[in-house]
Amino acid sequence: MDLIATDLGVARGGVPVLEGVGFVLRPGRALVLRGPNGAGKTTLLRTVAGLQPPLSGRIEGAGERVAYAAHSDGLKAMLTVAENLRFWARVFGTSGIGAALEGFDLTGLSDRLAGTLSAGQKRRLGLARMAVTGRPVWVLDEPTVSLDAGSVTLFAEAVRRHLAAGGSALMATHIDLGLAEAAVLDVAPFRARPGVAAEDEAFL
Ligand SMILES: Nc1ncnc2c1ncn2[C@@H]1O[C@H](COP(=O)(O)OP(=O)(O)OP(=O)(O)O)[C@@H](O)[C@H]1O
Repeated sequence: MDLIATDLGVARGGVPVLEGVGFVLRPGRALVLRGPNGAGKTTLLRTVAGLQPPLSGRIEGAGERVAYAAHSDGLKAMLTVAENLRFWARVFGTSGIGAALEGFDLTGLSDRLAGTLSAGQKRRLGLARMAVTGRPVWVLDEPTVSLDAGSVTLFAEAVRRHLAAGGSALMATHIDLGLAEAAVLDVAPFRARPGVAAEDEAFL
């Protein structure tokens, strides 16, 4: 099933940020949002993830199919790495955390309290959570923040495995993940372009 955004408008704090956004994300494909700070990438991702309603337009193929990872990792500090993953597996009705631990190089840290992890290790755990959700559409906001080069490679490999298994990924990132198969959507706030009528804008 495709994830389809049609003529989408999104707002933050009651202020319109983007409009006329359209894309089709097919199974097995990744789409990277690019754009300057404040362009509206996070707002667009939050809308696709269902955390806020669109101002206008339509999103199809999202809802329960989406697993969302934002800036804050949302980890439980007083649970171990393995307990965190088991918790999320239960929430999403899946089982088996071994592949997620291994895929993000967390096996050696599985008994550590999440609250004692370094920033990059926490980020790896937050991303490993995506792998236990069993959901086909990963929506990721700046997934590589705090990650070292080796961890960025692990992450790119995890995304590649997810795509190969028929999943898809929509993500905002400022760095090149080396995912040749990813398409890029340039995001520009319409307010930043005075003189151009909003209805003439195309964001694809
Ligand atoms: N809670 C908020 N209340 C009001 N305005 C907000 C809020 N959060 C963000 N904004 C504004 O909404 C606009 C879009 O922000 P958004 O976070 O979507 O941009 P972004 O493209 O993800 O930026 P970055 O690359 O810096 O993460 C910006 O002008 C920002 O200042």
